[in-house]
Amino acid sequence: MKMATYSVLSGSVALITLQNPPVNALSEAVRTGITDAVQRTLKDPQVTSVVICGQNGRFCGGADIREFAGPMSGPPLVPMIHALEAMEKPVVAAIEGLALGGGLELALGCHYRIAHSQALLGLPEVTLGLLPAAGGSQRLPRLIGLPAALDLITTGRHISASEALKLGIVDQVTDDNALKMAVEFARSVVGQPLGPRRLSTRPCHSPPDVDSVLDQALAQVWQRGRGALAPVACVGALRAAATLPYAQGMEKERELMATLFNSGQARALQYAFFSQRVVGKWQPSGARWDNSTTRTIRKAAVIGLGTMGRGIVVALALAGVSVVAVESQEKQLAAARQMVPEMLQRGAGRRGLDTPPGVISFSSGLEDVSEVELVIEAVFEDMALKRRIFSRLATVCRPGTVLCSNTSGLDIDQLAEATQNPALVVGMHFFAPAHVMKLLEVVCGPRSSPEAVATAMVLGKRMGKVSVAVGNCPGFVGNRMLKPYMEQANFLLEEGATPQQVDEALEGFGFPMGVFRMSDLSGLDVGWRVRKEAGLTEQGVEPTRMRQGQRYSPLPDQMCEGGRLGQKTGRGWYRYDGPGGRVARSDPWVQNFLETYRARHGLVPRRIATEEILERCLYALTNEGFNILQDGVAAGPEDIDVIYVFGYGWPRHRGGPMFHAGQVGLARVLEKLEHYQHSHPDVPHLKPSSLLRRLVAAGSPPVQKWREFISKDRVHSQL
Ligand SMILES: CC/C=C\C/C=C/C(=O)SCCNC(=O)CCNC(=O)[C@H](O)C(C)(C)COP(=O)(O)OP(=O)(O)OC[C@H]1O[C@@H](n2cnc3c(N)ncnc32)[C@H](O)[C@@H]1OP(=O)(O)O
Repeated sequence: MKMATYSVLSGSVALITLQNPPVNALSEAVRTGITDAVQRTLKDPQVTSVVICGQNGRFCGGADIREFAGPMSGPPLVPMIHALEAMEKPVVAAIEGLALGGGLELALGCHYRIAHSQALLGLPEVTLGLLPAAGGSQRLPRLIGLPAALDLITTGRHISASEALKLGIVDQVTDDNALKMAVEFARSVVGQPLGPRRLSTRPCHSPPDVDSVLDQALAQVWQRGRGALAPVACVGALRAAATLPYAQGMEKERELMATLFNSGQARALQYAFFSQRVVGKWQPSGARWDNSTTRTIRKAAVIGLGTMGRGIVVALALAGVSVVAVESQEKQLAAARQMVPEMLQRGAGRRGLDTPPGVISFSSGLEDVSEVELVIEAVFEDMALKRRIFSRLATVCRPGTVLCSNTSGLDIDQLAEATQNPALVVGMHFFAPAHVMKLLEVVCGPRSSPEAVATAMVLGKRMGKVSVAVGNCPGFVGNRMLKPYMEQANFLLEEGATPQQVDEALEGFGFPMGVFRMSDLSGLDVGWRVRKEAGLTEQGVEPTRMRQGQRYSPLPDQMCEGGRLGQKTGRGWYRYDGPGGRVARSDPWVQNFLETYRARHGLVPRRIATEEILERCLYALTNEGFNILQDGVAAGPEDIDVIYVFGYGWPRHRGGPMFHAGQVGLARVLEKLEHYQHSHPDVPHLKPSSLLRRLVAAGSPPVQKWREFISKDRVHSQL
């Protein structure tokens, strides 16, 4: 039952308990319960103080985000919190577990706050495209000062109880029972003046250079936010707190919230929040998050200690897994021996740990992995080499060892064939740097067992990753969609665009880096190797700009042939100060190279508008997403969107490519794809996906309904 209960302890302390599992969100019923309880408290002369707590050791996770999708009903938060603050009996918040968003705002309306040492506090509204609009943007700076409030509100970060104590957000922290302590505390403060405890009546202590502090904060959120509106509005609300009386500040808070609340960005960010939870409930090919048995992994091995392998070793060790790190090349092994402990120490430091929890041993031979429970192979993208390793592992490892490959796109089933027990083989596709990036694609081969999939998913979560289960196909989800996106970018160069122009369009959309800057960073040879393996770089068989009857751009291959591999060689689509340089400058050589190329192929350059760059790159990518959904390689649009937000820099405030298509309008995306396909009939990726056509024909249902549509569609097509 969702509500807030009222009881009286020992005749004098009123206890209001929020009850809305799992996080006691402030739903309509809970707000109604609190409002009623406040009235009862006011009326009961025996009650001399009040304690507010949450059921099951969790104070409150904030406003009920699910209610944001519908019309607002029930008692609003602002007057409810005001009524608590205005009470003439001391009100104490007993903060156990978490006090986030509206939950912390509720606590700030209380006169005192007692927290358990393990509690997390924060105002994460900005991450949902909102601001703390239940008075939080006005009360917090009055409590802890403007600079600290700017930090907490514009980042939305969660802080520990001890940090909250240092900042002055909570009055006491305990390792014992916070509720019991809050009740004792409430009794002890009866009769003390409450005026100074009402944050709304306090002045906001701002630094003397308040304008420059606010302007600096604004510049920072612009730079960090890549077009996100909420952080800017948060600074606006804090400017109001610092410069206006409380009542006017509240009015500004309300106005800013109204603008944000109905923005596409808030909808996108709330969709992103729920998408992350949806993908946590994966259920591909018989495996299910809630009923698959998993193996607890205590000891694992990583084979291959290049950049990816080293990152994976560190991620495992930080998750408390002991690792055997194997590398056959002496030089690479020596480099890993030196680099891994340093990376580990830094990672442990970031997590506030003195020593990393997992133990690492290095080896040059596969025989040392015989005792591990799981292996992650992270060698070169070379199928023959990987198959040799898998076949060897199958004989070296004890029966039942889960065998994973960190391939970014090769066929998991072919690897599984090289072992005696294909059911134990899954893909674990990490993103570079593997100990930092949050995304993990867990690739389920047609023969992977539910247990092996579940083990990889749970291990990913333990490593702090957002694990997304995907099907087995070339490139899986992320890289399969990246191909048409990059292809369009290359075609645009052929037609007259410059790398800077394409990158600026994509960065203006919100990507941290455009496609060419990104390519320079990761190395042009990565894709070159894949194209070579696929036989695409061979010349002479077909016209230079055609492969297998389809348009092909050899531009990136020619760059690689000329030794321009990106940042590592100091030259790529841009030039850098030297090998390893990071500052990209436009390079006249590239301009000249493109002009010569166009002249050689009789291509007349034209001015290409930003709109066309974005539409061709983004809709080609999204179109492939529809094909992926149709093929069942991703379970739903949420999976694709989570992959793009966490692994490919898609701006979170735009939800993800599939959500974005829904916001643009599926009919418009279809129309644009048809238009571009008409002008480029030899580009297969511009041919609209038949799923997109069917969705449009069905009236373009909202993205949340696509899963259901696809499964009905699938049943229908099987009849
Ligand atoms: C006029 C005034 C208006 C507004 C002011 C106030 C605005 C707000 O308060 S906005 C909300 C601010 N709060 C948050 O952003 C917290 C969001 N939640 C989380 O970060 C996490 O869920 C958690 C840290 C609270 C708990 O994490 P964890 O233990 O890992 O659990 P899950 O994330 O899997 O969540 C479990 C379950 O709860 C649902 N849920 C969580 N928070 C909310 C919420 N605030 N409202 C509604 N539902 C929430 C979450 O979706 C999961 O549901 P399912 O099990 O169905 O997937």
